[in-house]
Amino acid sequence: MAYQKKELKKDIIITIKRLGINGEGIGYYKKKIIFIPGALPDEVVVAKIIKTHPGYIEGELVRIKEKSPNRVAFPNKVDPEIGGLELAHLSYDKQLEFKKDIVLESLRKYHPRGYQKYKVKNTIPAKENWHYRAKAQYQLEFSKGKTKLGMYAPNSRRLIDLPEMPTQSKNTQKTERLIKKLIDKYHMPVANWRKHFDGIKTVVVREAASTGEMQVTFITIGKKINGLKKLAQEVMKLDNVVSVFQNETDWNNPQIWGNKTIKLAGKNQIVEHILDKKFALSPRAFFQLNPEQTEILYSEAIKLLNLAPDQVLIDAYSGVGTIGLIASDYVKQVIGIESIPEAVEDAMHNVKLNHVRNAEYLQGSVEKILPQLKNSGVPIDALIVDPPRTGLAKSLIKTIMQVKPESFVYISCNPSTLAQDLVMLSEVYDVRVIENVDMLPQTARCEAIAKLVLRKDN
Ligand SMILES: C[S@@+](CC[C@H](N)C(=O)[O-])C[C@H]1O[C@@H](n2cnc3c(N)ncnc32)[C@H](O)[C@@H]1O
Repeated sequence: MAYQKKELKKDIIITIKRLGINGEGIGYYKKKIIFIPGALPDEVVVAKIIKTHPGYIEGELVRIKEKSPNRVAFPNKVDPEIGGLELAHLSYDKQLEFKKDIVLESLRKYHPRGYQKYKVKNTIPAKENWHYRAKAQYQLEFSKGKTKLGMYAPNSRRLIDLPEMPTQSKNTQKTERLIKKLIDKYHMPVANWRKHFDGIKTVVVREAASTGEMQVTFITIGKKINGLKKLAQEVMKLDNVVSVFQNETDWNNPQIWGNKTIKLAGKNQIVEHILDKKFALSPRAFFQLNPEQTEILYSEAIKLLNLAPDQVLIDAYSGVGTIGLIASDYVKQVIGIESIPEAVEDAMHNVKLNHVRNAEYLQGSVEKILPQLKNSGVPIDALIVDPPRTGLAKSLIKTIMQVKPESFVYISCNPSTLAQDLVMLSEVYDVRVIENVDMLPQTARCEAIAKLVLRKDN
């Protein structure tokens, strides 16, 4: 049923039943599901209809009539519309429950074989709930005589300037603000998508928490940006900045990062320590945002793999080689597979940095390389997959089901794709346990580790 225009404007009263996958409150209006960001279960709220879709309604919270006892104060000095704080108004113990429930909900939705028997554990809490993010990736805008450096409001082109960001590490946040001042001081060209001006589009600051080293990357539209080298020299004078890069992109690229990265000043990489290993990181290489929780995530995953000294371990989606290098102490050989060439270079550098003798890293897609390894007779005894949010390709799942590695662990940052992938995998594997680690407090993001064991009938 199409809603009348006046119905879009009028206030409606909704009782919130539960939280959705993105942390929004969910209720019902005239039997149709309505999503209301900022509302909590058991609250009665006044909301407005923003947009109607065939299967659901988007609502906006106007006022809370009956408040949940689990509601906590949203951090002040921050625009409530900012992304990355979707659960900041919910008490931390309830955030942890939510993250477990999201996994259970995804399992119920896609119902892989035997899912009722999976042991889904309570979410392991983060030691620090605030100021944990080791990388800030802020967008830059210059309009009406003012520079803004921050994040876009979700699904919008409204850039929110971020003088404060309570989940961001204090050093990365401070460095972003100092860089903003330098951009103003040197009248740097700022990219403008409305007028298609070339210039700086994004400022990325990444910190290695253990060494304090910081790497700054200016993502630019266009190659020649007047004054960028001079700016890089000034940025190098900021506390702890040891490496400055430019990454080049163009207006046609929908991704934040472009393919070309050029060093402007300082070191090629910064070095982070996780457990007893060191990891050199170049700008484009993936690295977990919360270094303290990363130690827990990797320790738990390696424990669940239950490795043996005669095994060959495949570290699929290996990034800079983190999990495989930490696990290399427990197996005969590690083979990592990763698509981004710079990350593979970092991984090979990290092999040497850690004096590891039994690990190698291959560049390419897991979908292509795993079957090649299988066909060339490499014994795939143990497998860890840590894919992006999209999960595993069907062709890869088929290969895994043919190879049947004895030890198999799946790390997932998206419970929905995890549950979908388990539908196929559960034809061959039972899921013994799913552990959740809270990597990103105050957000709705979950990180789950599933341990799979070969079914007896295989
Ligand atoms: C979630 S990250 C995990 C990285 C690493 N395991 C870690 O913990 O730091 C996923 C990684 O997979 C890589 N990747 C994405 N799709 C891929 C594919 N089809 N084949 C190989 N690597 C891929 C990304 O570049 C990224 O480094």
